[in-house]
Amino acid sequence: MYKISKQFAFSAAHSLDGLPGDHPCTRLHGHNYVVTVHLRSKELNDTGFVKDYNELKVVKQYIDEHIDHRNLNDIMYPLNSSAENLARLFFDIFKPMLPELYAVEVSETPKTSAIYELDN
Ligand SMILES: Nc1nc2c(c(=O)[nH]1)N=C([C@H](O)[C@H](O)COP(=O)(O)OP(=O)(O)OP(=O)(O)O)CN2
Ligand SMILES: [Zn+2]
Repeated sequence: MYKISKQFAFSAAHSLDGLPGDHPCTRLHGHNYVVTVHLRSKELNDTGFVKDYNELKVVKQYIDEHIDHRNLNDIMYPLNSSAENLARLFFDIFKPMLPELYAVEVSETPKTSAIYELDN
């Protein structure tokens, strides 16, 4: 199996529901998010690629148009704007455009990340 990945960055605001009232993440705050899309294929194309990184610009276009510099709570309601839910949301959005997609990772900070990936 061959695997590739590419990272995309955006900035957004959010607050989290369902946490204790004194939890800092209940307050509106922002992150410089990094999204990593992971693709795989058993075979390479004639160029020796799983997929041309350039073709992943659909991810950048979507993020720039719909996600960057927005409040994620507005976009994700009624889901909580956790990194886990965001990774699943991105997976469901990008999978039809990128059939080789098998995982999406979302980092809110350099120290944290959440991954949604296929079972197999
Ligand atoms: N499993 C999850 N836990 C948390 C999420 C999440 O999406 N999934 N999100 C948050 C907050 O949005 C935010 O990311 C705060 O994270 P945390 O690492 O606790 O914040 P700090 O950078 O302030 O932590 P340091 O310990 O100072 O590094 C919370 N949890
Ligand atoms: Zn946060």
